[in-house]
Amino acid sequence: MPWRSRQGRRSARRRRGAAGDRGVQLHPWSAHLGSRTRRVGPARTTSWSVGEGRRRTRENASVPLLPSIDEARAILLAAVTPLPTTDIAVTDALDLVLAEDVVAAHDVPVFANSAMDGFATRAAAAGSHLRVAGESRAGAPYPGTVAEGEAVRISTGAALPAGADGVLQLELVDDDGDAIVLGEAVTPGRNVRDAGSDLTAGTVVLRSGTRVGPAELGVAIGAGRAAVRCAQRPRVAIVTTGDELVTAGDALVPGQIHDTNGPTLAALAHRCGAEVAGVGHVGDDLEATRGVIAQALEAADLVVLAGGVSVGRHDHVKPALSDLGVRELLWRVALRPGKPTWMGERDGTLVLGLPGNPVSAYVTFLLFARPALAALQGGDPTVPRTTAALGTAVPRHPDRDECVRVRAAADGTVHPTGPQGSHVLSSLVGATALAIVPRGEGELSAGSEVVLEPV
Ligand SMILES: Nc1nc2c(c(=O)[nH]1)N[C@H]1C(S)=C(S)[C@@H](COP(=O)(O)OP(=O)(O)OC[C@H]3O[C@@H](n4cnc5c(N)ncnc54)[C@H](O)[C@@H]3O)O[C@H]1N2
Ligand code: MOO
Repeated sequence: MPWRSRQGRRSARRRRGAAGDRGVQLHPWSAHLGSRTRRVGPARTTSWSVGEGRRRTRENASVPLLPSIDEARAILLAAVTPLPTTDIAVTDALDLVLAEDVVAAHDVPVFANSAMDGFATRAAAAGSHLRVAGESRAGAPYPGTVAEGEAVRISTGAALPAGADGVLQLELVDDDGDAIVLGEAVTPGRNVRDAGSDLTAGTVVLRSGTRVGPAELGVAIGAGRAAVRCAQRPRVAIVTTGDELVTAGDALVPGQIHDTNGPTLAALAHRCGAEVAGVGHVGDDLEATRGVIAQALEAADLVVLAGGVSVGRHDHVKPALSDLGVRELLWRVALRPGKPTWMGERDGTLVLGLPGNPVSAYVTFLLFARPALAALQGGDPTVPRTTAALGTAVPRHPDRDECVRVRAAADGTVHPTGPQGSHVLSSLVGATALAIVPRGEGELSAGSEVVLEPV
């Protein structure tokens, strides 16, 4: 496996202290089970309340209440140790989170300049005849002072010459080369971009905690920066599991499918500002699974495993993690798709065992890996959620909150994109959000307000 070790980064993290040093409690989900376990009555089909929802069982068994999406997320986030910060070239900082305020070193624009190609003059009435005294070009300012009765040819972005009050654009000027006639009045400030009208020297232009997007990158450079202090880029190792998986483009023999989770999860990790340390695959074999996870743990700050976390005979991920000393934070969430999600931690490295169904893996990455990656970078893990009215009635799951792939219509209502099976990846295409449909009986009627998780 071509994964580089992140030994240096790990020791840097250890110097800063592990989760325990920050007084953070790791929460093995099993610790919650005592108080959250209900004994189900003797009848073969029994319904009982779980928070707002209901759960049915045909078993006379003790059934644990599973954590909700938000509870599971909180348990994971409590285990996050933010990565060390470092100075990074602004041009390499895309999608990283600032660990300092960026203060403008100077005004932007640095000098008053023209918003138009035209002529710079002192304030003058329409019809004024002016002598063209010279030119101010972008990068080559006019060296003199504009006197009464004079104009200076000027380019967009060129410095407003001393003595000039404003600019009249070419289209409004009668120009014979050496002299001009103004078609309209030049009033003070006309077509002038003042110094400091974008950024003012000495003011904070980007706050610590801001994610660097293309605009922030440009603003930091404009403010005079070549480097900014950010948390290190988190490294994510992705491992897909399953004998049935083959690489994109390979011919399929009966029983095989293409590995869509590996590349899809890698793309999601990139979008979260992570460096993908590697995308690996392992068959349904305990020893091999242990081996590849051991390498992934050395290479990454977050290990994302996909598949093999359910209860089948060939699901080796949980035993392998246990053998490797990865501490379980929780297994299973009251969520559809994504119920068998597993979370753990070892020496500050987070591990997510995502269910193998492609939509389950995608949805649980968004719900859990995305905020964890933000928190690793010292950023706000809160994903801005909005609400919308359902445009169509949606069936509810009795005991799991469901993330329904929806598309927003022009009137703002949201509609399921198509079939919602956890294998139907095509229903994510064109989805504008995940609508969180709370568990319950029957269906959630059209017009009901739902919370939207961005995709
Ligand atoms: N008896 C039970 N069976 C299952 C339960 C359960 O509670 N009891 N839960 C179901 C749910 S819900 C889910 S979700 C899946 C999760 O199972 P695993 O995480 O163990 O995933 P696999 O069995 O390995 O795969 C499930 C499904 O996804 C396909 N897959 C796996 N990896 C990939 C990949 N990289 N690219 C594309 N497709 C992939 C795989 O072929 C299976 O079809 O368990 C249910 N079963
Ligand atoms: O939870 Mo599974 O992800 O419903 O298909």
